[in-house]
Amino acid sequence: MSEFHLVDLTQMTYGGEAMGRLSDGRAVFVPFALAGERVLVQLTEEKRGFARATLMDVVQPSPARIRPRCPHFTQCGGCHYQHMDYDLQLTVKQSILTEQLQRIGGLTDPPIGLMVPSPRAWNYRNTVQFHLTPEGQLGFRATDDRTVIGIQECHLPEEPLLDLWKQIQAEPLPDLERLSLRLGADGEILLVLESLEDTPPAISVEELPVSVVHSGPAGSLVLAGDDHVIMEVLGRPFRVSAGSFFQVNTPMAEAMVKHVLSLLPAERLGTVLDVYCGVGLFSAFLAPRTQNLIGIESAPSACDDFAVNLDEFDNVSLYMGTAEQILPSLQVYPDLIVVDPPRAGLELAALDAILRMNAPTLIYISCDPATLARDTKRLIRGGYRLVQVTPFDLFPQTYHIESISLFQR
Ligand SMILES: C[S@@+](CC[C@H](N)C(=O)[O-])C[C@H]1O[C@@H](n2cnc3c(N)ncnc32)[C@H](O)[C@@H]1O
Repeated sequence: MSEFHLVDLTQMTYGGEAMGRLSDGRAVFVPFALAGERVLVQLTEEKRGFARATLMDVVQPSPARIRPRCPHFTQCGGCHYQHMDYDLQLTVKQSILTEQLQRIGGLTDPPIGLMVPSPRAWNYRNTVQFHLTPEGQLGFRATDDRTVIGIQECHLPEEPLLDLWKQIQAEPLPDLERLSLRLGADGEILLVLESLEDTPPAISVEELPVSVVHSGPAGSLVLAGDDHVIMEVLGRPFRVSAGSFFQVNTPMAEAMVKHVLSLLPAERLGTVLDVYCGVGLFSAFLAPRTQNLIGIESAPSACDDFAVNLDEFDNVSLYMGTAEQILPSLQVYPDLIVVDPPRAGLELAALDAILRMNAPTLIYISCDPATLARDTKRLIRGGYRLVQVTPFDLFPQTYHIESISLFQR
C-alpha cells in the first residue's frame, strides 16, 4: 500500500484535478480538491515526472469550498466541480483554457474572452445516458471510468428526464448495455435501449409517455412512438435520431450559434465547409448566408437527420464519411471553414487538408482545450492567426470546457 503525503495544492488543472508537489519535487494531481488547500493524499499512480493521488482528507480547506449537492460526488465520474460555487467554476475553467493555450499551444497571451455562463447551473442537460451495474441498476461510470456505480440521484438532467428516470429505475434491466433519454421540444422524450442482443429487453414501455427505440447488433427497432425527437434552437426545429449527436445544453447551443453568426462578415459568403456537421445545427443557420454550403459528417443517422433538417436549401450538399477521408480529396477553396470535432480534435490528415484549402477564416468549435491547444499550434504554424477565443460553459459542475475560436489567415 502506498504511503500518505501531505500536499499543498497550487493550481487547478484540466481533467478535474488540482496540482501540488510531492516532497521529491514531482507534480501530484488530486481530484475533488481546490488550489490553496492542504490535503492528505494517497498515491494511486506513480510515473517518473508526476503522480496521481486519491484525496484522503482536506486538512486545510479553501474558504471557497462549498458543500456538494449530490451524494454521489467523488464516486461518480460525471461531476468534478460541485465543491465550487458556479462563479468559481467559470473562473477556474477560464484559467485552465488560458494555461492550455499557453503551455500546449505556445501562445504567450491567448486572446480569450470572458466565459459565457450557462443560464442554468443545474438541471441543464437535455439528454442523459445510463450504464448498467452488474445487477441491472441504472448507473454512471465511476471516477475510474470503468466501473459502473448505481445512481439514485443526479442534478444535471432537465426535470422531465428525472421524472421518467424515477419510473424506469424501479425494475432491474440486466439485459441492457446502456439506456439513454433525450428530451425534445414540447416535452417529448426518446428512450433508447442498447443491448448486445437483437431481442429487446423486457421493459414495460406501454405506460411510459415516450418514444422507445431498441438498438441491437442488427440495427434499431422502434418499439413505441418515433425514432427521433425534435429539438429546437432559435425557433428552428431539428430532427435528432437515436444515434445522432446533439448539443446537450439547448440554451447554450443557441448562444453558440448566435456567436458563430456574429463572426461572419455582413456580405454573403461563397463556399462554406461545415466539418463534423452533425444533424446540421450550424449549417442550418449558415446556409442562408452562403452561396454553397458543404457538410461533412461520419455518422449515418446524423447524415439522415441533416438531409431532413436542411431539405429546404438547394445550396447545401453533404458528404458522409470521416473528415480525414473526405477533406484531402475535396477540390474546393472555401471562404469559411467551420470545424466542430469530437474531443480528439483534428486528425492530422484533416488538418493538413484544411491548411491546403487556404480559407481566409476558420471557426474552431472545441470541447477539449488540450486538443484545441495542440491544433492551434499546428494551425498557427500553417499560417493562421488566432484572433479570439470565446469559452461557453455548456457543462456546469463538470470540468469540460467548450469554446469557439476564430482563426484568420
Ligand atoms: C461535437 S459533434 C458536433 C456536431 C454539430 N456541429 C453540432 O453542433 O451539433 C461532432 C460530430 O462529428 C461527427 N464525427 C466524429 N468523428 C468524425 C470524423 N472523423 N469525421 C467526420 N465526422 C465525425 C460525430 O458523429 C458528431 O456528429
